[in-house]
Amino acid sequence: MPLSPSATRELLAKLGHHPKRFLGQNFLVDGNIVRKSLELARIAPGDIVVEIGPGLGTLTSALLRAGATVWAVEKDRALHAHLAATLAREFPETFHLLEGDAVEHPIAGLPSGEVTSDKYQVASEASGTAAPHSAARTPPPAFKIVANLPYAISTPWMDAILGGPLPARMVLMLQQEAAQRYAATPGSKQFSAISIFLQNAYDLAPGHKVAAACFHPRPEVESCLLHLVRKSEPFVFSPQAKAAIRACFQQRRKQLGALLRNRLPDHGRAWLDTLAAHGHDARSRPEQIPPALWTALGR
Ligand SMILES: C[S@@+](CC[C@H](N)C(=O)[O-])C[C@H]1O[C@@H](n2cnc3c(N)ncnc32)[C@H](O)[C@@H]1O
Repeated sequence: MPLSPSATRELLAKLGHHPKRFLGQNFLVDGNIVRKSLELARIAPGDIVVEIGPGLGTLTSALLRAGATVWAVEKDRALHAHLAATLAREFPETFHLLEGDAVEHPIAGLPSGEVTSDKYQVASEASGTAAPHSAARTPPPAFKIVANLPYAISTPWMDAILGGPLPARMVLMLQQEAAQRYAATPGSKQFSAISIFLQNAYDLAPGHKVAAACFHPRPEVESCLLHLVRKSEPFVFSPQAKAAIRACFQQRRKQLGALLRNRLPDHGRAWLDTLAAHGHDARSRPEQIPPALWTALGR
C-alpha cells in the first residue's frame, strides 16, 4: 500500500483519481504517523477497529497486517471500488468495507449488537433523563477507532459516536482547531457543547501536531493526532440534555437563568441549585460551567 508521496502520486495517476477537496482527501504519506497511530491505539491481533474514510488504504493496510478486523466506511465511489478490488480481496475475512457516509454510519456498519450492551444508558426520550452506566453489568466487547478523518465531518461524526456504543479508544487525525475545541477548558473561547459531551465520556491525552508534509496533497490547515481513552464511567447525554446545552452555547455570553427559563420544565431550578452548591448561580454564563456539572442537567 502506498506510503511515500511518489507511490501515492503514482497510484492516484494509475487510478485517474484527482484528490477531492470537498471530501478532505489528504492522504497520509508518512510511515511514522501510521506507526504512531497504531501504537497509540495499542492495536493487537484480534482487535475490532473502525476506520472512517480509508481512502487509498494506507492506514487500513497497516491495521489489517497488524491482525485487526477492520470495519471501514468510504464515501468516494472510486476509492471504495479500488479498496474492494485490492484490500478486500486480500483480507476477505477481516476487512469489512462499506460505501457510504460516516455521519450516517458512524461505526462503519459494525453490527452494534456485537459491541452494544445496556451498559451505557442513554436517557429515555420521554423523561429526558440521562443515567450513567451501572458498573455491575458485563462490559461489551471493546472496539477501537483509528482514522484520518475528513475534517469537514469531524464534529457531526463525533456527535454521532458519542450517542454510543462508545469505542474503548480512539486515535484520530483532526484539524487542530477541532482538537482544541474537543479538549477546551471552561472560560476559553473554544469551550463548547462538544467539549462537554466528549470530556464526560473520554480522557484526552495531549495531541501531537502533525506537519502538512505528512499528507498528499498538503492540507492548508494544521493537523493534530488526538488520543482518547474511554472513562471507566462514561456519561452519555440524552438528546434533550444535548439540545439544551447546545442552545446555551449558541448564546454563550447570556446568563444561564435567562437561557434556561423556557427550556426546562422547572425553569432549570433543580440544576441551578446543583450549580449553586459549586459556587455558580443563575447569572453564570455557559462557558464558565465545568464539563462534569453539566451531567446533572438530565438527572
Ligand atoms: C483525510 S482522507 C484519509 C484517507 C486515508 N485514510 C489516509 O489516511 O490516507 C479522508 C477520507 O475520507 C473520505 N470521506 C470524506 N467524507 C466522508 C464521509 N462523509 N464519509 C465517509 N468517508 C468520507 C474521503 O474520500 C477520504 O478517503
